[in-house]
Amino acid sequence: MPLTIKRHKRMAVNICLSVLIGTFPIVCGIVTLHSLANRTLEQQSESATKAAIQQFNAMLDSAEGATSDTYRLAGSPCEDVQFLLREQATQRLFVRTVGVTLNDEFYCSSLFGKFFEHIRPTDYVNGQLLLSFGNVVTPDIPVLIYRKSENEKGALAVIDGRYVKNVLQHTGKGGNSVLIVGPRWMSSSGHVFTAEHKKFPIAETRISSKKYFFSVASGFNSGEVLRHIEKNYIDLFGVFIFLGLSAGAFTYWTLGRAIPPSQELKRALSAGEFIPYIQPIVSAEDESWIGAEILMRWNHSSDGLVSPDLFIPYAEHSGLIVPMTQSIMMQVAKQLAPISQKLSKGFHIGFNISNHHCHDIELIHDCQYFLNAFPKDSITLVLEITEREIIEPGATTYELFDRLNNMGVKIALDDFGTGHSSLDYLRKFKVDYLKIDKSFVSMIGEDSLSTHIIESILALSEKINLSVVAEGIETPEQQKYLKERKVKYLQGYLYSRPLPLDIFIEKINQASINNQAQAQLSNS
Ligand SMILES: Nc1nc2c(ncn2[C@@H]2O[C@H](COP(=O)(O)O[C@H]3[C@@H](O)[C@H](n4cnc5c(=O)[nH]c(N)nc54)O[C@@H]3COP(=O)(O)O)[C@@H](O)[C@H]2O)c(=O)[nH]1
Repeated sequence: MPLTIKRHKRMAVNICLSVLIGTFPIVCGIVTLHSLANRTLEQQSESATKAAIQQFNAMLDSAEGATSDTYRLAGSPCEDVQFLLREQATQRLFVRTVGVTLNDEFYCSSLFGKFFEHIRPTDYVNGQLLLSFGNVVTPDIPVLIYRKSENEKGALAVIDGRYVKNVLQHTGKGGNSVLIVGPRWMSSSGHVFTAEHKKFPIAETRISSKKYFFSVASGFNSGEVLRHIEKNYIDLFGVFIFLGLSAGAFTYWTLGRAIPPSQELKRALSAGEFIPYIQPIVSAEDESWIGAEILMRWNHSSDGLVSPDLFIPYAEHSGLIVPMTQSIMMQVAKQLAPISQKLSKGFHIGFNISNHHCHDIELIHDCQYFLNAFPKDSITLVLEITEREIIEPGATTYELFDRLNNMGVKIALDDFGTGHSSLDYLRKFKVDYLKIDKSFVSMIGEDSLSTHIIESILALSEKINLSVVAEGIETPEQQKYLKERKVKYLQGYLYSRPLPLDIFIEKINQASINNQAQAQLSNS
């Protein structure tokens, strides 16, 4: 339904909504893939840590075995135990050197035989494990030393750091793992550091061995989540993009589809968007407000105030004009009844009634409801029938107009002279007023044909004793012309534009206050 010029605004709203809805699956996709990638990396990091712990435990089991078998030999001369130490170093997996200590003096090694080095048990975590930067044999290659002692006797088993490095490299699964022994830690590059190991930024898992005094930490560097998504879920991401684009396009298409006019009118009716405006009709004598015409407006939720020319034809076509008019009549009754005593006696309130309504006996009840809302005889209800739609009168129509007449409801023939059926109407129904169409009034002084038509309407109305209302008066010249020809009732922008009901009521209240003040002044 072509409503107003606010199409650009609506299109912008449609685009924004479509983009918003289209973005939703993409954002959901990113969040889902992000948490999926995080979860996978966490699992990888956990399994890498567990695998490393298992392997380090196995290495230290081997070292533990070597020291258990040899520490009792401590105190015996080196020549006597050297062979046994070598046997252990050769047979035990991962163990490179085995040695014995007495009173913390390392005096015999499988590699050198007689040897001398002082041992500080406090260097060992819990007196058991030391991650060393290197030793005499390989000063550049870190070693992991296991120590076993009982009283003054002790044994040491040295594990080559290259085994440790290997484990860290192979269990890492694309991430990083480190071995932490007390205050030192070894990276997968095989270097030993003394500073505290910083947490991995992504998916860090840190587990301590239940058998020995070390822990392993694994995790990933920053950016790994995105790299993981790019590597593993790029197809899935494509699916989310596709869903987003489809949702956006579908939304745009759905919003852009024209809603059937009747559906839109029904929605507006139940939302109470049809509201009455009111245009005063003045007496030619003193220009006082002796009546008013009710004009419907659509207070559209997004388009603002819509002119009736844009929706009345659809409303008439769909038959919805009847409930719409009923709604307007109820609103006017509700708002004007409380101030009826401030209106001039018998104030005329005119409603435009369409063809549909003239075939519906319901109109009687609508008018009765309206009249009942006001004190008896305080107002005059006028139904304006337009020539735009031709009324084909049937039995119901005649009965309807008879009953309306008996109820005191007046009939005005609107847009008189513009259609072909005006005279026909005059013959068939009891008409009370003729309304000269504004198209003739606007031509006063400019077009001789229009003024001839006005003269003819006035002559006719005089003959058949009908009151005339001239509408569309905009200039003092038009007013003067009509007053000179004894037109009794005048309507047009010259007096007032159609007003919202509350403004009209405000003006009536103000006029009533002014009148009272005037009366008091003249009494005093
Ligand atoms: N069936 C129904 N029809 C209705 C209802 N409410 C309005 N209408 C019809 O819609 C047409 C347009 O109405 P609107 O835009 O409200 O225009 C009215 C006046 O605003 C306008 N007018 C009044 N004075 C002047 C003026 O000095 N100059 C000027 N250019 N226009 C003026 O005229 C319209 C009143 O026309 P009419 O009803 O013929 O007296 C219009 O055809 C309405 O009838 C409704 O509730 N039901």
